[in-house]
Amino acid sequence: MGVLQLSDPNTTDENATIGFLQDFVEKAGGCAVIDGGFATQLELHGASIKDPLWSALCLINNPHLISKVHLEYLEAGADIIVTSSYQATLPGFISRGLSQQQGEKLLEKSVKLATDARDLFWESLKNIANHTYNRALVAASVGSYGAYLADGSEYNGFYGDDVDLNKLKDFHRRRLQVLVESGPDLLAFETIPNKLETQAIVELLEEEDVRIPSWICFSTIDGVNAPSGESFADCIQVVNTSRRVAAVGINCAPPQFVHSLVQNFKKLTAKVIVVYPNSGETWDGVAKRWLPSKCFSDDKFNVLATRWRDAGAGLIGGCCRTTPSTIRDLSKVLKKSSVASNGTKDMV
Ligand SMILES: C[S+](C)CC[C@H](N)C(=O)O
Ligand SMILES: N[C@@H](CCS)C(=O)O
Ligand SMILES: [Zn+2]
Repeated sequence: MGVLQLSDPNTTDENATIGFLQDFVEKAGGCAVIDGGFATQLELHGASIKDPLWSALCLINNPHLISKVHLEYLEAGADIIVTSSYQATLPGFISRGLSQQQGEKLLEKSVKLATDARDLFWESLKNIANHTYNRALVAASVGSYGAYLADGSEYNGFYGDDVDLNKLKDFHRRRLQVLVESGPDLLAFETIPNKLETQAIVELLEEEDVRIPSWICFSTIDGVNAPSGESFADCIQVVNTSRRVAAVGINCAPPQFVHSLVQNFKKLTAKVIVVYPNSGETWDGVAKRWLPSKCFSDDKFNVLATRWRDAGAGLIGGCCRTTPSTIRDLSKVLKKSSVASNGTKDMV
């Protein structure tokens, strides 16, 4: 087994910042595996998250469950784990009576729980000969403004007439600073539903001189456009202007939309394509529950995933209601075929 050597993600050279993720994907055999649904896995372990803070409530009440879920996904073969900060925001915590300082500590904690789990898992593999795991990266989750609103608007993109570019930048700024200072390898912007928020993120990464690579993932309801109705061509044009965004794609949309979106995104950008759809169930933002619809078995999910990889996706995982079992199978399928295609087993 060779030693994984990647470009330095904290470099001052923006090309190398993007190169770090590209190297990682390449050394994973052309496609790296992201973890699966985080909040929904916390729920499977008994966490009660029907709350405006959703999974971020566990940062206060059940941090041990967060570590447990990270470890489950690492054992399942995830090359990248995503932190529990999707709906962890300073205004969200403050509205629950916490101070700014306590809120910032919780954001730091979300990164530390993930990096500690990654380091613990990696250490535990030291004496295991010929294992095929890679040392995982930690991506700090930055949920959309709509996620914070907790009204399902990350799936419709309508933030109201009073929300402009500066308001969105102000909303994201301090959380972004705290997360970056906490030492993740990447930033994962998730379920972005419109062009305005994309613009806010791209400007903020520049203004804050963020030196770790980011991915930006959109949600979609019709499988064609962003939830706001704006075209992905328009949204990705904004992403393409950024030297700090290494990957762009889709998360938390149904699996059946993903193949044509990967094909479309490949035409729109040279960045890495990242996809991690949900199980195919639909979120009822008012009742705060998942409605059964076209739910995919792990087998079906994996058949589709090889098509996404073959269409050019470089990062593939699962979102809500996918589980460690989905990721275990995904990892086997994607890594098995990468052995066949490039002759190397892993990048450890
Ligand atoms: C990705 S959705 C299922 C997350 C939860 C939503 N923001 C809510 O709070 O209702
Ligand atoms: N990373 C988040 C995304 C929710 S859409 C989670 O898996 O809970
Ligand atoms: Zn999701």
